[in-house]
Amino acid sequence: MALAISNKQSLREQALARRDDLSSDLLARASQALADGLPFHVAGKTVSAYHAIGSELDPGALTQCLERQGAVLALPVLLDRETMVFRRWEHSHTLVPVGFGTLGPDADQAEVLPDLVLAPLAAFTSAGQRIGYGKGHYDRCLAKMHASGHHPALVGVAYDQQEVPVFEVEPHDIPLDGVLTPSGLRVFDQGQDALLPFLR
Ligand SMILES: Nc1nc2c(c(=O)[nH]1)N(C=O)[C@@H](CNc1ccc(C(=O)N[C@@H](CCC(=O)O)C(=O)O)cc1)CN2
Ligand SMILES: Nc1ncnc2c1ncn2[C@@H]1O[C@H](COP(=O)(O)OP(=O)(O)OP(=O)(O)O)[C@@H](O)[C@H]1O
Repeated sequence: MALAISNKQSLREQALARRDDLSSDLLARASQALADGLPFHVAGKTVSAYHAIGSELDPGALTQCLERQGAVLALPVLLDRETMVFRRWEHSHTLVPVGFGTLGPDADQAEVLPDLVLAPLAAFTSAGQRIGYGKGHYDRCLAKMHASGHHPALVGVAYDQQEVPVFEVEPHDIPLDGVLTPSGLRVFDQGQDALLPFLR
């Protein structure tokens, strides 16, 4: 087990280093490519995204398109060091600091349960494993939703350069249904049913 965890940590570090090395020109083109490829059909659905930090792939152009399609958008906020929830958000809203260096909607905005979660990540694998920043925010939040009977579709958003080799799964790791990169949407075996309602 110790071996698996240190392996995960080194995969995280390697993928984040590769991400930080991408040029700002590539970052901007990748962000636009997500919107141009738009694989989702989300009218009337609640879709959570994220406000990009550092070298993360910026989903802003994509979420603009989703909002125009009629999606209800949401962003994550941290209520404490472990508890993440999603609040309603529109592009016209201003954002405030919501923990861990991220920006999100203020407490006046309603808490919502997304139907589709577009998740940032440090690394992903061809089996749909996701490595985040190592705080367990997404894993814990999704586990809580699952326990309450809500099962949103989970799609990672990443550069192709963030793919790493398959690693040993930990019991709390929640697999991705798909990953959206500038090359398009990859649907994993376990995600075919969950993603069907969102595919064009
Ligand atoms: N944009 C974004 N929003 C998000 C997340 C995320 O990964 N990205 N989260 C995911 O759970 C939650 C916030 N949790 C976080 C946990 C750790 C770090 C973190 O370690 N940040 C790095 C700096 C990253 C950078 O600037 O490249 C750090 O503090 O060293 C960030 C967010 C919810 N909102
Ligand atoms: N459902 C959960 N309940 C309690 N603790 C959890 C849960 N999920 C993850 N954790 C804890 O959070 C910490 C970080 O987990 P992990 O390394 O899997 O995060 P991660 O893959 O980087 O994902 P995330 O983006 O969710 O932070 C670990 O100590 C793990 O035990």
